[in-house]
Amino acid sequence: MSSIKIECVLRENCRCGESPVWEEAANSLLFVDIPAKKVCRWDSLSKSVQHVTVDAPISSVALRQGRGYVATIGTKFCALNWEDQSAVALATVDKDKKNNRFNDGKVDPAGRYFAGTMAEETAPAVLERHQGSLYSLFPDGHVEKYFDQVDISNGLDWSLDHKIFYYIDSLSYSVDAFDYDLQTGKISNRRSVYKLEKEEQIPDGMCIDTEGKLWVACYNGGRVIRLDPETGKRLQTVKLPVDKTTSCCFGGKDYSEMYVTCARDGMDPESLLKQPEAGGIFKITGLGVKGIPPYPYAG
Ligand SMILES: O=C(O)[C@H](O)[C@@H](O)[C@H](O)[C@H](O)CO
Ligand SMILES: [Zn+2]
Repeated sequence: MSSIKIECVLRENCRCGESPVWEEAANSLLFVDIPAKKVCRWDSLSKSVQHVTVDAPISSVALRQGRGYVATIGTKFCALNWEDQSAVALATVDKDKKNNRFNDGKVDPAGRYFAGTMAEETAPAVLERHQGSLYSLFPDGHVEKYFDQVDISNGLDWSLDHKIFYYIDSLSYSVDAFDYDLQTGKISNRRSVYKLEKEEQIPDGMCIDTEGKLWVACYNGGRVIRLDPETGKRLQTVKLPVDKTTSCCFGGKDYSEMYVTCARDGMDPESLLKQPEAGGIFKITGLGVKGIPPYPYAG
């Protein structure tokens, strides 16, 4: 057994940290603080952090082939230029839903940027239901819509053979799978591969490891869990010293470290005293399993 170590590497006090993405070329971790309208880049070597502030909630960030980044800001897919701190809209969704915003997003193995929407929350997990949809931005700049009726569009990733798309609508308390056609970007045959147990609370962000197992951050559950999507069994639970764990990704040397984001919003003063690292960035080492590099948006 490897020995697991959990460390808060950055006390960022994020209101809602999300969308951790490892940028290998810069030895850095990208992540967002959604309500703070902020995207951050933490340099793992110098331990310094840079921020870019945008004009609406920023819910995910991803690498872009060639230059810069892409991000979901408000209801827009945007190109993000770090140097001049500009965000340029590439496409807008949910134009008829003024209270909606994007939530989690990730790029597929063919370079399409997938992201879903949700109604804005009045408190964590309190919102008008069934308002969200799942979309993707293709490399040619057009947007496709997959389905609607989503509560809180969250974790997403693809199987190692690219034939399955995994997806979480948080308030379904389920991790779902679809057949995936990488050529066309089409999904079909939705089914559940894991139902969360009560103490695991709300499934949020997700990533896959090199063994094809899924890691899911459990909001209010203070943990990440490792699931076998083939058997539907939970293989491992790793608890963190904060309750509102929101998302996870692999990074660091050979993608052998796991980075976990979390939130402060919705915590009372007493819990904040008990969990002073809430809103920080956590690094987990010694898991004995690795992840895969993130795919860049190909447009
Ligand atoms: O980060 C997200 O995915 C949402 O934007 C958050 O608000 C919380 O995670 C959600 O409330 C818990 O389900
Ligand atoms: Zn999330």
